[in-house]
Amino acid sequence: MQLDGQYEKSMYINGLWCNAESGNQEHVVNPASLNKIKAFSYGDGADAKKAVEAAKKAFTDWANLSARERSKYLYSAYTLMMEKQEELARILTTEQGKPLAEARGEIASAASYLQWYAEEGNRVYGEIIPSSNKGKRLFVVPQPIGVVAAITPWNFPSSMITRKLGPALAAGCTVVLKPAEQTPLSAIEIVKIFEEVRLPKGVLNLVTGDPTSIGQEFMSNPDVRLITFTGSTEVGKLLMRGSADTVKKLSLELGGHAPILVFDDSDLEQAVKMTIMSKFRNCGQTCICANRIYVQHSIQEEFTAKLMEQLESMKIGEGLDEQVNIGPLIDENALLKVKHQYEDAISKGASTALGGKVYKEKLNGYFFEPTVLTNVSNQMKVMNEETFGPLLPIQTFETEEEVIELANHDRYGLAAYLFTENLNRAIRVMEKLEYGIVGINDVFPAVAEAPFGGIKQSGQGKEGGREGIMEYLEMKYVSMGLKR
Ligand SMILES: NC(=O)c1ccc[n+]([C@@H]2O[C@H](COP(=O)([O-])OP(=O)(O)OC[C@H]3O[C@@H](n4cnc5c(N)ncnc54)[C@H](O)[C@@H]3O)[C@@H](O)[C@H]2O)c1
Ligand SMILES: O=C[C@H](O)CS(=O)(=O)O
Repeated sequence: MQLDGQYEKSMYINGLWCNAESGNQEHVVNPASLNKIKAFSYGDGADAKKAVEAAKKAFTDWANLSARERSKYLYSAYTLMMEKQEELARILTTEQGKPLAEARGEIASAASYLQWYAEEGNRVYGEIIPSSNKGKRLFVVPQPIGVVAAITPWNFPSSMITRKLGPALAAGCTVVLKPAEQTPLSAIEIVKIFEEVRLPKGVLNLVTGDPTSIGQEFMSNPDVRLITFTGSTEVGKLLMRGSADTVKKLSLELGGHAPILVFDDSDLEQAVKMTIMSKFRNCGQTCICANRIYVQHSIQEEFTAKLMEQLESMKIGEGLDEQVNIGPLIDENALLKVKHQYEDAISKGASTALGGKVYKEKLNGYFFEPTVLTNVSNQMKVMNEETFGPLLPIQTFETEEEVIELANHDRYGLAAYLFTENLNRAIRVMEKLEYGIVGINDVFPAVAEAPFGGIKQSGQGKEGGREGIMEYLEMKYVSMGLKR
């Protein structure tokens, strides 16, 4: 698909679209066809510094608006985003690869964060504290933290942005956004929407380009008070280390390795259907998708047979084809990582129940067949390292205690899922799973009204819900002495 519109001036600083100071450009590549789509400005730390200055200059006036006044911009942006849903979905699929139906869903999800925080910003309450000293009055005043640097990934190039912009702008913060270099077009379209609803200049700024250089500016610039990051655990750790000198607040949504636990008292049809939806959504490139499937021994054969039957009908291809269920991986590195994890598992004794090959029939993009592995063991990389691709290892277990131990990961703690129709088991197992998010007979937990986030090396902080706006606020404590 050839896209209309110009994206070369892809940076938006102080209300103006501009090129990189260096004049450098890169191209967005369609991962399904390997065609170059659009050129965009490839900026660096110098551009990021200008953007932070603009955000700082705009902060006082934006913070001094009432929450009600700020919410009007968010609500208008939500409305416009939904009006443009089809156009935005096609741009998203063209640069990221996911099937169009998933892209439409992502745009609706992205808009919902603007809608929800347009409302939630009006419910940021302070607190009166009953003083132990009758000569004092104690209270807490929530205030926006200041300039926020937001860094977002390519796998959800629209919703990962608004999951930050919604609460940040509602709270009264100003933002400098750096999207993933693989998917800048969706970010540009979101900023164009805020320009169209006449967000005051400097409140939202966009820098596209070299992540290391831009990141270095974010970490070292004392005017950046918070870095909100969604991406790999490795980069999250780098940002933590680099932010120490300016003691920045950090909100980190990092990697995951979700287990699915299927008990013999589950609704098997539902468990099979949701396992497929979780694993193969976005070609397995989601932070909360199933990475490991544990099936109780007595139902393993029936589960696997039903799974294979349903997988046979999945169609691989370019996401703009409405019949396609599985698109490409984002780039060659992602494809090679999946291939390597598959080969490692086979070398350590796994069996291939389905797939296992780079998909090259008539397609020259980054495609890998939906693949199911059985006879897997804990020594395999696929059972320990985030896959981020269409590779599904199935392992059996006998007892509840055994599978809880298997499910809890020594590093990751983002999402875990269990399928059972037994209420007591559901609560018992949920309480013992060391994850920030647990799905019981559900694998789609991400909604604007709920706090999404991981523990351990899957991150810190929440996005969505009441907790999601707290990330962008400082709670000022006031102790007031009264004269007699
Ligand atoms: N927890 C969540 O909500 C969530 C959501 C989506 C993706 N993720 C995770 O993100 C990863 C996949 O996304 P990805 O490949 O884009 O991750 P990534 O960490 O490679 O990149 C994420 C963002 O960080 C930027 N970046 C890379 N190096 C940087 C540096 N040195 N300084 C500053 N910024 C830098 C990238 O340009 C991109 O914008 C997976 O691990 C996935 O689990 C987590
Ligand atoms: O990839 C991570 C996203 O958070 C997945 S979801 O959009 O939250 O389901």
